[in-house]
Amino acid sequence: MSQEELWKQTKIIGIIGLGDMGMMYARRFTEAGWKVIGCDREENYPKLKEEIKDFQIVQNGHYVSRISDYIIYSVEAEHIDKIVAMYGPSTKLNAIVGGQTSCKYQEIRSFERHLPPDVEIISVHSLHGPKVDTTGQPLVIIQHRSSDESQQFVNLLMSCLKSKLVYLTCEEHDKITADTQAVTHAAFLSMGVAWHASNQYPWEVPKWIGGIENAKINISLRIYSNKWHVYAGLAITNPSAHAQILRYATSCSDLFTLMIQGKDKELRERIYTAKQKVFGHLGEKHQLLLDDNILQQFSLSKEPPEGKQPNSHLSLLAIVDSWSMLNIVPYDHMICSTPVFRTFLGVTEYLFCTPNLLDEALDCAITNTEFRHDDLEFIIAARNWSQIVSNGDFSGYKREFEKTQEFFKPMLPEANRLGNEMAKKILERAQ
Ligand SMILES: NC(=O)C1=CN([C@@H]2O[C@H](COP(=O)(O)OP(=O)(O)OC[C@H]3O[C@@H](n4cnc5c(N)ncnc54)[C@H](OP(=O)(O)O)[C@@H]3O)[C@@H](O)[C@H]2O)C=CC1
Ligand SMILES: O=C(O)C(=O)Cc1ccc(O)cc1
Repeated sequence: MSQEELWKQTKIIGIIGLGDMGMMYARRFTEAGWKVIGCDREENYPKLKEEIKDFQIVQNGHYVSRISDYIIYSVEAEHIDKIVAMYGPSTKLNAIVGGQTSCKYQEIRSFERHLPPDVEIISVHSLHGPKVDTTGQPLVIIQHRSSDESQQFVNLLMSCLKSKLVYLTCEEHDKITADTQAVTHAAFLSMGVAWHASNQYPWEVPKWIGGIENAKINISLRIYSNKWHVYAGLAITNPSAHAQILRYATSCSDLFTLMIQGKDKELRERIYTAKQKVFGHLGEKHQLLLDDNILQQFSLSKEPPEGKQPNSHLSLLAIVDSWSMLNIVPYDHMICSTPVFRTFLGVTEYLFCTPNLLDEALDCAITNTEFRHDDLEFIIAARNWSQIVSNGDFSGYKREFEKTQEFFKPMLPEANRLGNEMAKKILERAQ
């Protein structure tokens, strides 16, 4: 019997938290022939027991912990400490424990604090949502406290997802994902709030028609179609994210100030310096992640595009400015890229590296006042998200997120569908 078959017969995989991600893992492991046992909150037990027939459901995390050889906590980041404190002491002797929360600082601290010393720690993080095809997507593995044999076991278990395994420390993971996730979400969340604040559905307004606008709209709505706690948790619990989101908000207001002061020369110098730092290393043969064809295909607008209008693209100028200020080269972060991040980098690269586009945006930023109101709302939103995150304000995050989510509700399913198709195309390019 092979090692794999032996492990499949003798090891039990436990999942605590059968929400979107936990359920996806439980199903995939079961389909691959592993024995899985799972639970959600105790009040959900009768319903889950009734619904789930392909793997075992138990009342709570104590029952999962005491018989499982590898336990994955797939719960809200905000509550991880409380939940590990509750079930951690019940962990089977010499078992391995990991988590799926999007920031590892808090999660690993909770494991260290509440797990018995014999228990090993190997954590995971799938860098995509629950409805995305796992094939080829990055899956971070953090071997924090374990033997190499346990690591081999986790590798084998995870191999059924066909993701791209990336091995990082907890600190490396959080530093990179602060950029690829937290700042990226702050930008798209701010776009949504700005459209809401000026009461416009962007796909209905001629000035938002055009390729780059399609990508911005689809991604922003895709984020608003998810659960608020996913984004709140990964930004608020990650200390690196606070400084990076603040830098982004500051870049937005610095650049806008140069625009309204008419400081053309300073604005161009600052942006071209940032361009050199972020994109300067790309050779002639570099193929852009996005092109006109991809960008035009994915529109929520029912009207055919009638030529694009120039836009200051403040949200994209500001991300390159903040990457430059923080000495971040985003291509180095591709190892931890999510579909949303790849799209953000894709549209930014398109703006900065397509001949003439950047100059058109800068001309518009200085001379055209049509976008000033939108840009102002965008800056207010970016600052507000930064403040909410720095204050660790989960309830403020929920309130702001759900207000804008409600505004976009009718269009979320269609935007999600288009966003998924677009993400698939971009992943093919990135690979
Ligand atoms: N969704 C995504 O795109 C991704 C999410 N993640 C991370 O994975 C984790 C799970 O996310 P996701 O599945 O989307 O979120 P969900 O809200 O869908 O799932 C979390 C589940 O945990 C349950 N839960 C809460 N407390 C307990 C408890 N004491 N015992 C057992 N179960 C409990 C929740 O129940 P209830 O709802 O009743 O509170 C819920 O069903 C989060 O930390 C998230 O940040 C990582 C990658 C991608
Ligand atoms: O692609 C994104 O950024 C998403 O929105 C999905 C997501 C959310 C949380 C994660 O920890 C990983 C992926």
